[in-house]
Amino acid sequence: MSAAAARCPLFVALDTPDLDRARTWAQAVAETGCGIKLGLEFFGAHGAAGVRAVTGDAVLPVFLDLKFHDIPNTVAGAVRSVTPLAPAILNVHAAGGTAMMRAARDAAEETATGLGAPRPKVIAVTVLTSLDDADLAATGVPGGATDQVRRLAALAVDAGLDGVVCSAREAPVLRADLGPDVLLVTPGVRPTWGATGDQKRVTTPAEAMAAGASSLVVGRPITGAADVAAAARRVLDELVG
Ligand SMILES: O=c1ccn([C@@H]2O[C@H](COP(=O)(O)O)[C@@H](O)[C@H]2O)c(=O)[nH]1
Repeated sequence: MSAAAARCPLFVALDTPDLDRARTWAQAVAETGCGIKLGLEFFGAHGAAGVRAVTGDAVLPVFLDLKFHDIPNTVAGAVRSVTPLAPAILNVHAAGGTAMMRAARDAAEETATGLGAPRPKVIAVTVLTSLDDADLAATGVPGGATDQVRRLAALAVDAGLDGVVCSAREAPVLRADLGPDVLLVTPGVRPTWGATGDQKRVTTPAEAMAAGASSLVVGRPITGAADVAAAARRVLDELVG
């Protein structure tokens, strides 16, 4: 069975302010059976209507990557506002703290229940994959990325979240800490033919899968290709090293 025929572990990041381009990319991704990730660039330009326009009637798993980071009341309200968009996954920043993460999860649960819909998985960003140990130290966090990711991931799970966003470099230690069921969603994935760009804690697709990632996020290496569906399939073909 091909990777795409099983549950596809890939979310393609559609980072563009252009609605038509996002729709074209989403159609290409839909051909592969994988999911899409819509983030701040797209949502800032088109909001909830844009999410609906891109997904249409397609059964396309959506990771809504808005990285909410505010006080609990505000984050709960934001989660209530986006849960009707039926994302498979939405996220907050773990650095917002336990009460905020609990508020996010409760808001997703209550809103989805009220709609008679499945609850979106709620996960927490630990340490952005664009940061390395030196960047963290400059923000006043000593001890390096792995320690900080472990600390924040444990908080997220204690708060009742479904998982975290991390680099696949931290996946083995998080699997050991938190077990097999926690979702580990990993951006910072680069096939050998993709430019690293601003990502610092990077793995290849095969390394991410072998490390225990649940889902991989890949953007520019796929959306920068002339044939987006072919590039997504190329990444899928590389999941097994
Ligand atoms: O730690 C994080 C959290 C989120 N992202 C997002 O993932 C994609 C990665 O895109 P690439 O083009 O493959 O670099 C992007 O939308 C980020 O906002 C992340 O990279 N790291």
